[in-house]
Amino acid sequence: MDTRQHTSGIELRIEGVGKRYGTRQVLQDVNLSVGSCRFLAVVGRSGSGKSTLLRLLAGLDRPDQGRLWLDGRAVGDARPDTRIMYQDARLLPWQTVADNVALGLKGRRSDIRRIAIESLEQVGLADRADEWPSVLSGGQRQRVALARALAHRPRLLLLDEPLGALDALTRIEMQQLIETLWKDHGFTAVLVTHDVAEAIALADRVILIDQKRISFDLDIELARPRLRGDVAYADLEGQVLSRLLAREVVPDDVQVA
Ligand SMILES: Nc1ncnc2c1ncn2[C@@H]1O[C@H](COP(=O)(O)OP(=O)(O)OP(=O)(O)O)[C@@H](O)[C@H]1O
Repeated sequence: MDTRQHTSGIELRIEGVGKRYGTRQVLQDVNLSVGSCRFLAVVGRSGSGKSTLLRLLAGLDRPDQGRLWLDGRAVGDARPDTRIMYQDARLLPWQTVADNVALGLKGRRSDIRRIAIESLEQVGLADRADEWPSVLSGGQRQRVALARALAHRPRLLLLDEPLGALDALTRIEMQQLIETLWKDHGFTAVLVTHDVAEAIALADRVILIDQKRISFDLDIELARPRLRGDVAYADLEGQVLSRLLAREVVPDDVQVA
């Protein structure tokens, strides 16, 4: 199996989705369609429900209202072609880097090892395959987490603030790596981020979640690779930021109406 082979991304559809935790309504009447191989970024204030939306897409949580479909199939249990990546790499410290990447893969040992090494090559860490996660830097651990996702040839990659803990330079390098892998592999990507510049750098569409709903939806039609100093880039960043900052935070923002 060639891990670099171009797969086709999953198509997402969300209709009338609502989610509450206890008496707290977090999402309400969320509607969204995302085409195959698109890159969607989700921004919003802290606590606005971005991770909740990602968990619903991953099948890790159920909506209280509405439905979600992946390629026309209702989201059920977690699917092998959907991978999720978090702010912390969540590597098993007692397994080597290669064994962490190979986790959950089935088949002959030699094939699994080959897939793990190929995936590590794609993130530039094949030479660290037999080391322990503890000797890697934070950025390198996130690369291993990416390799672990790639090893499963995902058709949908859900990224929950995966670069949030990295320094500014490593963060930009990781953004470039994610963009390259997205182009090479052809998966659909959904990125939750606090960083509007990051959303504009990577996504071809940015949505803003506010007051339980999608309050702003912007197509990003900039050529790639994108130049951060560019006037068009700054203009799009300004549009999203002004929407994000437009409203005062109300303490009981997310209580049930
Ligand atoms: N398992 C849970 N039980 C109870 N409340 C929850 C649970 N998960 C999330 N919430 C609440 O739902 C709201 C939205 O949380 P969520 O993590 O989706 O927000 P977010 O936009 O991703 O926030 P942040 O940007 O700070 O990570 C918050 O008020 C949070 O406290």
